[in-house]
Amino acid sequence: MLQCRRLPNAGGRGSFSGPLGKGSRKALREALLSWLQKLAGKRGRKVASSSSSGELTIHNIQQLTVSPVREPSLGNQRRTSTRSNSGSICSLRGSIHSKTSSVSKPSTDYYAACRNSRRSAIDLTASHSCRNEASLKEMQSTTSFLAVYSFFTTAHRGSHANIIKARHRHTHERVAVKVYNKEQIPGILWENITREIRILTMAEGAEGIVQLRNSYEDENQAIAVLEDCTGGTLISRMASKGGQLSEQMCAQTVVKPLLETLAWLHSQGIVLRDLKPEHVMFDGNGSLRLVDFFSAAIVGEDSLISREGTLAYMAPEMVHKPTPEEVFNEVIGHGLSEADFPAYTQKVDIWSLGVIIFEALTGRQPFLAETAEDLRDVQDKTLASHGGLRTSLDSIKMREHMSPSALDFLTSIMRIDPDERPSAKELLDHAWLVSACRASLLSARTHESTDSFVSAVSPPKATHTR
Ligand SMILES: Nc1ncnc2c1ncn2[C@@H]1O[C@H](COP(=O)(O)OP(=O)(O)OP(=O)(O)O)[C@@H](O)[C@H]1O
Repeated sequence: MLQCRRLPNAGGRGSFSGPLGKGSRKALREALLSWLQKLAGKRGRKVASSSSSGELTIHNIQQLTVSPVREPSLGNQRRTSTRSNSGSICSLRGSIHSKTSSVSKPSTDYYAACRNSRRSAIDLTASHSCRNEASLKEMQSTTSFLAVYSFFTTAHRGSHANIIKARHRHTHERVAVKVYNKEQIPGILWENITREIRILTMAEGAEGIVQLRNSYEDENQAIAVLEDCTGGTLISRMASKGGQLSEQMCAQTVVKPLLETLAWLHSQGIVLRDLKPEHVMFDGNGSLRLVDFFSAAIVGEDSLISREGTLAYMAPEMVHKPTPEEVFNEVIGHGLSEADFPAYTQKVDIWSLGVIIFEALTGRQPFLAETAEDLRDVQDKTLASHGGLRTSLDSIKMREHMSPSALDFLTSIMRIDPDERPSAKELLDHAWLVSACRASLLSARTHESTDSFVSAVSPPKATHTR
């Protein structure tokens, strides 16, 4: 039984200490420790510690109640454990408040920590790939990373990670290194790093997905060494073509490979949840590469109930979803389960794809709003108005430039009801895509790549290797 008792504490702060009880409570203790430490967030404050005798001490927490709940009898045994998605045998009740706002967010990390005893990115990488297992044996820490790569140049400072260009000391291969500084990432998002590395490992050899060369991890950083996508992002490609792409080029170099990649990801149960032009990149040959799986989810393992992604590309059914913190609060506040929340599906990626195609063809984003509430209004008004997307195209004077077939393709995607949106696989057979790709290939043969976007002249890629 997990017991907590309040200790007197200077400064009026709450502090709890107590034995974890007999037997094997190690996993629970470690999970709680890990979770609580991550709640301390950026400032490195220690919130919990564990002695060798198994005593757990929680510092700086004003109010914490951990109460055991009896599980239906398991023969003659009764045991306490943690709540997991698959069933509750112990519940965490009450609220956890901290003096500082940075640790005030309860976190779905709790679920993950208790469910998995969190596997590190390295563990996951090693278990999914012999290639990486071999590499990781010789270079597991960030120190060994520095021994292998050099010539670092910052390429992008993102919200979760920095992208650094580097060069392998021996092979001289140029790589893009994604460096997560864990101290700058709220604990609630640490699971995302592990998941991203895992998806990239699963996608080894898959067309259309940036290739993971290796990964490293220590307590402060996680590092993913990636293939360098020297062809830039879709944004830069559009800019180099005057802000928008021709239908043929868009179909052949963006839509077709993107749909093939999405079809494969979806067949693997992976939902991107943050598909946008900044995450659509190209390699040196002009072949499309998706980057950034930080917000991705795996169907069956992750719940598809919270809001993720970027507003302008967010599907209508995603817009009003609660944040992960709100989900957690609802669950503990109302005795709910995550299964009580309506889930969205992989169709959220199809919507984002539609927005990307609209933008690539017109140079404009169709649904712009400052807040989630406004966005939903904009989506409704745009699509409910007579002619739907046609009206939007009229308003930006683009309608005469778009073929009826392309408009039909887009209209089939931009549906408020996700069930009405076709799957990626179905969209691959759409007449617009088929004929635009054919025309693109024909014109490439006759004009020797006048519309040079390298892969526009390449034969269609083979489908995914797995
Ligand atoms: N493999 C790569 N090769 C070259 N550039 C890359 C690569 N991966 C990412 N980048 C560049 O870094 C940018 C951000 O990458 P990514 O989205 O993975 O990081 P992030 O920390 O999530 O950033 P953000 O918060 O801006 O989305 C990309 O838009 C691209 O410009």
